[in-house]
Amino acid sequence: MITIEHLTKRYGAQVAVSDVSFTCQPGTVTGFLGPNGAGKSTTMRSLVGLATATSGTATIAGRAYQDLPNPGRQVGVLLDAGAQHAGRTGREVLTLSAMTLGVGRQRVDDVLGQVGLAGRPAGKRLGNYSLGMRQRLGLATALLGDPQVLVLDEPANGLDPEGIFWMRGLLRGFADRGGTVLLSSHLLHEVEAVADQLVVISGGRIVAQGTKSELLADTGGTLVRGPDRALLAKALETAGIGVSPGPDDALVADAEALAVGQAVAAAGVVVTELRPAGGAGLEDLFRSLTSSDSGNGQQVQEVLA
Ligand SMILES: Nc1ncnc2c1ncn2[C@@H]1O[C@H](COP(=O)(O)OP(=O)(O)OP(=O)(O)O)[C@@H](O)[C@H]1O
Repeated sequence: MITIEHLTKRYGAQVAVSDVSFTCQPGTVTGFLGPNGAGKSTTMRSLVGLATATSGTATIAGRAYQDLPNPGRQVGVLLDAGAQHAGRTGREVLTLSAMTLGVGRQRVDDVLGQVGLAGRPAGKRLGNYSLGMRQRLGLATALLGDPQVLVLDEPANGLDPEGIFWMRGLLRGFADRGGTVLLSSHLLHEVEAVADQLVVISGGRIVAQGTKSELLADTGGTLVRGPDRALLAKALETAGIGVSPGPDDALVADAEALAVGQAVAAAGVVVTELRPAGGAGLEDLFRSLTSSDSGNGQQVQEVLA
């Protein structure tokens, strides 16, 4: 489990992260979202002992990273996939890491296979790796110690669509086996597809957090459409459900889909479409929370709480 409590990090007068608190539970993937400079990397670097918190704490299984015995066996970290020696091969990088961690050579082959770098790619020098291959190697390094926790900063950066799909499966499988994943990404659709929990940060402050279903819950009523719009409206109003005009001759009913379905069924009215009216998804949520005129982050969080 990852626990961030009232974490603040200042660089001189620059406040990178301000009073950030959230937890990541075993068995879940947490998507950590925010615009450039929001404080994602600083939070993750504080969590793995690469930045010293000005105040507050960031712990893994109740301990600071540097206090964990052999932390690489407990936490897999991918912060900057480019930060490797260009003259080494992928296999050499992993073999050196395996020696440092005290894991067997077999594990090197295991993770090379797991990330799709087995065979010839493993023998190539990193200078000849594509960005996507470097990301795969970074993931292999993170997985090497068979950790229970993964902290990944932009792991999908540079992966092609097939690679992104593959990574989604890898992270989902890791969490489903009881692992804890904290994942930052700019790829909102990707995060939406894989994360159970979302934490949105902007200007160093958390502006929203919760399960994906909580944050993306549709509060915009139910869109309903049928061949006889007037009859449909009457059926809903008779059932005490308010209606307003929707797009393209549809109606937006001020009730959940189940209540709308029950009302039209009771009235014997034909419908051709019935679905949540909003469904704007993560992109709209992200924009509304992180745009510079979104106002006070605390207020936004309270609205969503
Ligand atoms: N070593 C540092 N010295 C001074 N300021 C820093 C340092 N590291 C980060 N910052 C500042 O802290 C703020 C948060 O940066 P951070 O890298 O954590 O954001 P981020 O959300 O990871 O951004 P990105 O999506 O661009 O990677 C930024 O304003 C950044 O300029």
